[in-house]
Amino acid sequence: MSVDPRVSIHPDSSVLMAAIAARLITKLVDVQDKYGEATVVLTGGTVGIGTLKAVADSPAAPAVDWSKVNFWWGDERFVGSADPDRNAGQAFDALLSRIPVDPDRVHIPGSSDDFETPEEAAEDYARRLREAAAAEHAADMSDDRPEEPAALPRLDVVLLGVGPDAHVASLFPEQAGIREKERTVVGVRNSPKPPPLRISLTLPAINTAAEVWMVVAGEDKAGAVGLALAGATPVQVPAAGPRGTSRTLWLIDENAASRVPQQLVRKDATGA
Ligand SMILES: O=C(O)[C@H](O)[C@@H](O)[C@H](O)[C@H](O)COP(=O)(O)O
Repeated sequence: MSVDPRVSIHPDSSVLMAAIAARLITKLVDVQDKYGEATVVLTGGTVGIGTLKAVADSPAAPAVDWSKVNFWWGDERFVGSADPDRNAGQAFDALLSRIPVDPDRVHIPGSSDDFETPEEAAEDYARRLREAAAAEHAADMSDDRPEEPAALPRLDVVLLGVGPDAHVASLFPEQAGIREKERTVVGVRNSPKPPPLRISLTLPAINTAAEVWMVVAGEDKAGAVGLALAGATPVQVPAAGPRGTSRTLWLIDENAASRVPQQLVRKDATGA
């Protein structure tokens, strides 16, 4: 299946976040129809968190069986669990505290309350991903079940914000995280954006997802978005790296779109 990125441009960030929320609700309902459950990987940032708030505010939110959604995070700040910098805390405030989630399906990366180092928290997160994959494998009764379980469960949608420096998750330009080829999760020690200690999924992990949605608003992202879509190399421009196995969608606002190569811009309103 084609994994060429598709770009859908929205007039401003509030329309963008409402549109991503609508897509996400529809996607989760569709995936639940097919598999009985759905798995989403969340992102922090204004667009990521604003989208979650838009999901909670949507009259269509109850169409999703939230008790059968598995939540993971693409990255997390390695600070105390109650620190306002935590992506998970922000996601709870915006959405997870407002819907009937199953706590056993909410997989928050470890904090500095529980681990000495981001590397230990990263290892723990990788172990939990492996366990989820093993449980999924054991429950798979299909004829095409692979012999061995994978390192990651099926990821239906990965949401990723993009920084002005083109970072995604906590994979920053030229740093070790974006160069990682083997591990699914890494500890990050020198994030140029505070806080410096973080945990992040790697590109090989992100790129197992069926769908990757890059969610971006603001003029300060236009350069990063343009370079990523023009085919820059991920080590320099991490946002160029993520690819879903069936779809890569760039859901962006007009301010972030000024340097998008014209041939990639869809002319219809939805980009669906
Ligand atoms: O961990 C972080 O530092 C942020 O979560 C970051 O990765 C964010 O997702 C992007 O910078 C996009 O942020 P905006 O959506 O606010 O532009």
